Parts: sequence; C-alpha cells; structure tokens
Amino acid sequence: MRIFLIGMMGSGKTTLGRQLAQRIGYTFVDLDEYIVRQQGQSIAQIFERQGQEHFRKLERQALEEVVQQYEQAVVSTGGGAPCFFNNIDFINLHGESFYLKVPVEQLLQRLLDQGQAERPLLAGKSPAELKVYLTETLAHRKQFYERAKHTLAEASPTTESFLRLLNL
Ligand SMILES: Nc1ncnc2c1ncn2[C@@H]1O[C@H](COP(=O)(O)OP(=O)(O)OP(=O)(O)O)[C@@H](O)[C@H]1O
Ligand SMILES: O=C(O)C1=C[C@@H](O)[C@@H](O)[C@H](O)C1
Ligand SMILES: [Mg+2]
Repeated sequence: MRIFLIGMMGSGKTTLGRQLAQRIGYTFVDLDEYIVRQQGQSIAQIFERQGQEHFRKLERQALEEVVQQYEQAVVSTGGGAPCFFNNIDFINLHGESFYLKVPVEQLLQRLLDQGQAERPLLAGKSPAELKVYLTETLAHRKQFYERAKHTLAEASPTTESFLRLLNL
C-alpha cells in the first residue's frame, strides 16, 4: 500500500509521514526532499532559477517515479502537489490519500515559528501578509485537498490516528 499525505504548507506532512513510516516499517519518501536530491538544488533555488512552472513539472515527474519505485511507502507530498495537473487523481489511483486539515491560525503559528526562508512562496511576507496568503491559497486548494480518500482534522494527529482510519 502507498500512503500519500496531502495538505497545506505547515500541516505536518513531513513530520507525521516520517513517524508513520517508521511505525509501520514502510519506506518514507518526502517528495520535496526527493526533488532536492535529484536536482542538486534547494526548492528555493529551483523556483528562483527555473520558475514555479518548471518545479510543478519536476513534482509530477517525481510523483510518477516514486509510484514506479515503491509499492509500500509513506509519501509526504509538497503543499501544492495535489493541486496541479491531475495529480490528485493520480495519487488516488495509486494509493490511500490523507488530507491533514489544519486551521489557518495554526498553520500561521507553525510557519512563523519555523521560519519561511525554505518555502519560496512564503519568503519575505510579514505575518499579516502570510495570513492573507494562507487564507487565499487554502480557499483555492481546498477543492483538491478535499478529494483525499481520508481526512484527518484533529489538532495534532498521531500515527495512531492513521492506523485507525486504515483499520490497521
Ligand atoms: N502536529 C503538530 N503539532 C505542532 N507542530 C507541528 C505538528 N506537525 C508539524 N509541526 C511543525 O510545523 C512545522 C511544519 O511541519 P512540516 O514541515 O511537517 O509541514 P509540511 O506539511 O511538510 O509542510 P510543506 O508543505 O512545506 O512541506 C514544523 O516546524 C513542525 O515541527
Ligand atoms: O504549497 C506549495 O506550493 C509548496 C509547498 C512546499 O512543500 C514545496 O513543495 C514548495 O515550497 C511549494
Ligand atoms: Mg513537507
């Protein structure tokens, strides 16, 4: 089984995905990290040098490669991954998708704490601008995220939350 975690930046896909994979003994793949390793550049550098459109193509390609390579894996996607091309259909065709549904206030807090530098779409924004950006982005992306097969809306989901939803 492939497990895909989807949701906004800061929703905890990477953090929880890594824990879940360890718990169930699956390979962990973070799509952003996969692209960084493959391209030998940071996400910020790819956006800066080649633009977001190019990044979205790399992201789709990475998704296809990961599906080809792994039958059993927990895949943490990038925040925008399910929202471009027909990626959400592709994800649902090849695995169980989980939407980590986190309110904007909480995302804002986490992203301010963690720093925005590594996330090119957030860099240089004031807290007020960041809140507007997250609110508007979620309003647009919701339609894709809500097509996940499962939704986790707890404030702090644990690996047990996934296992319950999966009946494991
Ligand atoms: N359940 C949680 N409770 C509190 N803080 C959390 C939780 N999950 C993640 N965080 C914190 O929020 C920040 C963002 O988490 P993480 O990098 O896992 O998000 P992400 O969904 O992978 O984001 P991106 O789409 O940018 O890759 C980190 O600082 C992490 O420690
Ligand atoms: O929400 C987004 O569009 C992004 C989220 C990150 O995971 C990275 O994939 C990148 O910074 C873009
Ligand atoms: Mg991540």
